[in-house]
Amino acid sequence: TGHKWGYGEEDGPSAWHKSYPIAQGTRQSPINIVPEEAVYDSRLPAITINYDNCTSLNISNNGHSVVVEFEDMDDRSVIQGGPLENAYRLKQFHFHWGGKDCDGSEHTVSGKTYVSELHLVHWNAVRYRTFGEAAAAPDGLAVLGIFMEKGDGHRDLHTITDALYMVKFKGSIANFKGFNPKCLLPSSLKFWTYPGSLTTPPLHESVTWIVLAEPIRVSDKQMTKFRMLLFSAEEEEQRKRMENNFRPPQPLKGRTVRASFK
Ligand SMILES: Clc1ccc(Cc2nnn[n-]2)cc1
Ligand SMILES: [Zn+2]
Repeated sequence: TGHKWGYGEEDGPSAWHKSYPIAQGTRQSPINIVPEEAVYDSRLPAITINYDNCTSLNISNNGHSVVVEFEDMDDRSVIQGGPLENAYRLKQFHFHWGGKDCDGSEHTVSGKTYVSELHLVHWNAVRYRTFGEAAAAPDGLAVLGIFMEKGDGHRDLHTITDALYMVKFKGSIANFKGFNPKCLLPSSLKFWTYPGSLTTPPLHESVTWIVLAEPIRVSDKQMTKFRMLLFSAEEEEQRKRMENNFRPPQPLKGRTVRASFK
């Protein structure tokens, strides 16, 4: 059972290295993406996302984010192509956001932050038997990052923000079947890709990041609902709003960011 960590003064990103020394590793995430410095790679195939018979199971508050989990016993929902050599199976998606609109995303683009960032976490079920095994392997995970910017409400995000009241407290979980995250994708699948890590402890350097260049829009009202979630459990007397659950950009340490577009 991992050491307690969070996003506060004492237990936040600047303290994580004490329990998780890999925090100062050579392929940590997130990063600041500088489009002009990204290397356009014309040989990068397009990303293919097959979420058709997608099977969401539940929505839960794990004390760090709100997570929608999927049944991943077969290759029903997979991502492949782009930098990936195998098909990677969708395990869960979750979000990172700010307390105000001035920040919230984990990756930044030339220093620009977005109000939130959606992460769809996939694992290499071709090479590894379990998610846990994959999460500790250098080519074990692929996370699709989608920026969320302020705008008019996103129709399908509605389904999620309308369910958030069910998982207000840390440790709460609710039925959330039949949600297909295909509806959350932007129209363009242009992407940047680079070798990185989980952005929370255990910070394993096991993630091939695929960050989409086109953001989706989220409304003020929808962001307000994310910010009504709590880091704290129902029985805790100190109620802490769940916000600013993002890690700031980490050093590139010589890595190359590739772009699928000019
Ligand atoms: Cl299983 C797991 C562990 C950590 C995170 C946090 C994260 N890592 N990269 N993006 N988010 C998500 C899923
Ligand atoms: Zn994440």
